[in-house]
Amino acid sequence: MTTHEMPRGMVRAATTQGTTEGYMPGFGNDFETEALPGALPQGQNSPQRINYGLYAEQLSGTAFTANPPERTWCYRIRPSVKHAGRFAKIDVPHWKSAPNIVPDVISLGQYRWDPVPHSDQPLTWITGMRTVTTAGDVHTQVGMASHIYLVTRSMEDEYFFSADSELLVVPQEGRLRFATELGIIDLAPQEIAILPRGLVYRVELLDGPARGFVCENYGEKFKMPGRGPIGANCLANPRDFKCPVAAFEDREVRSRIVIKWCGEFHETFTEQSPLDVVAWHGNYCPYKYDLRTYSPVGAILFDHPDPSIFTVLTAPSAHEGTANIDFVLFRDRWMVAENTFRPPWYHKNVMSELMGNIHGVYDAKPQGFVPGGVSLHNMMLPHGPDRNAFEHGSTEPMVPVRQTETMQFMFETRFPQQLTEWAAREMPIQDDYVDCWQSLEKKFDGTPGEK
Ligand SMILES: O=C(O)Cc1cc(O)ccc1O
Ligand SMILES: [Fe+2]
Repeated sequence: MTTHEMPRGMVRAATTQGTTEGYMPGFGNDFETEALPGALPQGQNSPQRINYGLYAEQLSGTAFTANPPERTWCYRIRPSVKHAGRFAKIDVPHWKSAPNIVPDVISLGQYRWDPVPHSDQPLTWITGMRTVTTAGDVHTQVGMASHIYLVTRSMEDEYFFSADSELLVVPQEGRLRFATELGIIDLAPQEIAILPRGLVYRVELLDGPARGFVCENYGEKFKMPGRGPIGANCLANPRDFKCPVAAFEDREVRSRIVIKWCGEFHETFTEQSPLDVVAWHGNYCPYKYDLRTYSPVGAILFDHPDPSIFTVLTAPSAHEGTANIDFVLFRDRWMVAENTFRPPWYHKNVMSELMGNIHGVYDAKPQGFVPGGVSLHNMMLPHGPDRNAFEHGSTEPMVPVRQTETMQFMFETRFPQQLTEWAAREMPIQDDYVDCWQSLEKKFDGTPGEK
C-alpha cells in the first residue's frame, strides 16, 4: 500500500486550507473535521437528531473538571458501547506492565543491547510488542513502560486500545499506518506518534518488517515543555504537530477489539469496524511529529548543558519540574563550545535514562550503541563517555564541528526502571558493556598542569 492509498473502504475528510495532506497543524488545538459534508453539528454538541443518523459520543481524556479539560466529541455510525461488551481475558505474554519485578533479575546496572533481530513469525502490533522496562504502577496511573515492537503483519479486522496509557511511538525501521477512530496517521522513522488513552486503532505495515520503540505513559499526558527564558520559539514548535482529519469505515464484518486494562489484556467482538467516526471536534486526539523539525538550542560559548535542553515532550508528575517521563532528542547539530569537553559529562542521575538509537553515531559512545540498539542507565548509576569518546573529547580541536546523520532519543523517568525477564534473558544484551569504561586511564600523577 502506498502512503496515499486508503485502507479498504475508509472515507477521509477532504483536506482544506491550513491542512497538510490529511493532517491539521497545532499542538493541543481544538480541532474540527468531517469526512462527509454537514456531519458535524454546529453550535452545539448534542442536537436531538444528528445529520446522516449519526450518534454523538464524548471521549474524555482528562477528568471532566481538569484544567484544561481534554475531550473530543465523536459523531459515529454506532456508539462504541455497541462495539465493546462481554470481555474475555487473553494472554499477551511479552507486553508487561508495572509493577513487574522479576525476583532473580538485577535491574541495578548500566545495560546495553544490540538491535533485536526482525522476526519471521507473524507478529502484529499486539503480539509483536516486547517490554524492556517498567516503572511505577499502572494501577495508580504513575510511571511508564518501554517496549520494542517487531511488526511483520498488519492487523486485519482487529483493533486495539489501551485504557492504561498513552503510547509514544518511535519507529526505527519500516513505515506503519495507524488507522484510528479519529483518522489516519502514516509514520516513518524520524517521526513520532502519540496515541491517546482509550483511542481505538488498527496498525498496518506500509513496507517491510517494522521495528521501533514505544514509551507507554501511565501518567498525565505528554505536553510541550515550558520553555522558560528560551521564549516562544525553537525546540519543538506547536505547528509541527499534526493531527489527522476525520476518516471512517462503514464495514460490516466480524471484528476483534483487544483492550489493555490495568495491565491485563481482554478481547471482545463486534460485527462492524469500530472505525466509524464520520466527524469529530475537540482537543483530545492522536498526533504525529517530524523529529527533523526540532530546533535544538545549546551551548554557543562554553560548557555542556543538561539534556533537558533537548526535551521534545514532557509528561508531568505531581512534583513540579520532575517529569513522569521526558522524551529527549539528540539530533544532528553544531558543536561550537570553546575550551569545553563537548561530549556528555560523567554523571549520576536520580532519574533513570533509557536511550534508543534511531540512526547514526552517539557522541558519548562512538562504538557499540548501534541503530536499533538500546541502553539503560538506571537510577543513580554512574555513566558517561567511553574511553574513545573521552580521549577524542579531551583532545579534539576547538573548531565548530557538525554532528551529522545522527538521531538518538531518551525516555527519562523519575522512577527506577525494572528489567523484564525478556530484556534480561532474550534481548541481545551486551555482557561486556560496563567494560567500556574500564580502560579509562589514570591521568593524575600529583603534578599540576593539564594532562
Ligand atoms: O547519559 C547520556 O548519554 C544522556 C545524557 C546526555 C547529555 O548530553 C547529558 C546528560 C545525559 O544524561
Ligand atoms: Fe545520562
